[in-house]
Amino acid sequence: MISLNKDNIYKFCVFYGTFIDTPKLGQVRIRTNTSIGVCLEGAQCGTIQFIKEDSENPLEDAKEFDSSLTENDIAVVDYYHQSLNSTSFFFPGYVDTHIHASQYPNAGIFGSSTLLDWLETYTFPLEASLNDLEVAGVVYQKVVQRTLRNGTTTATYFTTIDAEATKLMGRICSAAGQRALVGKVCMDSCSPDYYVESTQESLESTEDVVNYLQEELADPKVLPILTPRFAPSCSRDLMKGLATEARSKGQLHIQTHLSENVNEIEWVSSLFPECESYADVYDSCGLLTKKTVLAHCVHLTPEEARLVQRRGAGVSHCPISNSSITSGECRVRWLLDQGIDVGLGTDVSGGHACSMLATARQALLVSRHLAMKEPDVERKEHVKLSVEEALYLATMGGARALDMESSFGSFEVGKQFDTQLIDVESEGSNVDVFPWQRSAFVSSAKQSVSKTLPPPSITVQDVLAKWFFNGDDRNVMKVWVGGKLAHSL
Ligand SMILES: Nc1nc2[nH]cnc2c(=O)[nH]1
Ligand SMILES: [Zn+2]
Repeated sequence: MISLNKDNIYKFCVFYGTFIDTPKLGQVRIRTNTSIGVCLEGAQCGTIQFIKEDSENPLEDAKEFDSSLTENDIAVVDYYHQSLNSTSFFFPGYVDTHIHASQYPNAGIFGSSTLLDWLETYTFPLEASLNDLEVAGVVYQKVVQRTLRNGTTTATYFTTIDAEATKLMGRICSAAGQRALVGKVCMDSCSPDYYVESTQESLESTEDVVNYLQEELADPKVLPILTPRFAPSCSRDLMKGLATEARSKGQLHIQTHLSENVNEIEWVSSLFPECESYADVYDSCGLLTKKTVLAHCVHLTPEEARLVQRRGAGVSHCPISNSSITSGECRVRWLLDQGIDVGLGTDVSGGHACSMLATARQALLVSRHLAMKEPDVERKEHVKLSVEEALYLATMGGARALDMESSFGSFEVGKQFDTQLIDVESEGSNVDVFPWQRSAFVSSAKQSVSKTLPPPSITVQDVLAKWFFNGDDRNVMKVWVGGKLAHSL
């Protein structure tokens, strides 16, 4: 599939095959026999330079794009000829907008708890134990590998309150080649004695981690994100201090939880009686910005939704978590209709799966549950998310929620090549595609000569839907982040 020169060093790579992406909500774009050229050196390293549809010769496309390139400079990754006979395609890498790397050992362990007792019983003891760097290293390595093999090219991580373990997480993401926002958790209030910091410790260790990631690790793929855990864990001084830190560094990303569970919301209103709402607690501290991503937002009031929209903050919808710890059903269509950017989060280990495909499936199903409860017949249809929309949320929606849509989320010139190669019929695949169904996927040229096959009876969108509902990591053949291979089956 890959043509190699003798030293295996290239200036440029051309990827050739079928490219599918969801650049807009509800739109699926399918580009067959297409070549995408990616620069592999210098300031443009990892960036898509050209996209040529109806390409016949990807090598020639690259030479035409830059006549100074010789054949030895150019790698060709050719899945066009394979895709003629199978259902393989390039798809943008997933953007997981909310995952607690430190909680991965608890994935699946939540019993019948709900948020507040779940935190006390399962979560805080585990997170506290990751101040042992050896333990943290084992857990963080595993979660990065697991998310990569599930096709996640960008992940927005919570770690723990421990600064050194958080730096280690930054190094692990960098070495694995995953794009990541890495956040040291901040908590100075209402927390167990064994897992709490003073306001000053929290601010200082946050600054220490930010400086380390920006100046020492200095990997443009691994960024800091300021992480006040949620309002009950944070004093006003801490939240205000973090907002100041974010602004002083040219507006860093910020992540937190908002309006996940009804008992949590009541608790917040008793802790901050001077605020109009839970969202107002964050806003009054300066934490709601275009670079803020708010996990859950299940029970937002209309006023809170308007505030989130006005500030341009993004929402991370975490449907597996919301169902597992019975937090509620996030009204995603309602948020989208108001112009709020929504992405998806696995929220491990409130959510039990590292898989964004599984998370997208659950987002679709939760929307159907909301539809079943919707009395207005027209709105009933409207609140349902389609396969294409759920895939959008898992890719472009996440990029937009992070205010990073100019860098990734779809295939466009100027964006990073953050990509999965999906083979619906990989060895051991859980998706059974029958021969007449496969014929829907091959190019029209190939179809016209395949006289022995019955006429295609399903569309490419149908094949996508089969993969969406039945696929898993066995279909993720390869993952590239910024044009660099980060996972291969
Ligand atoms: N789902 C979830 N919600 C939270 N709210 C505060 N901390 C957490 C957490 O770790 N997970
Ligand atoms: Zn969370």
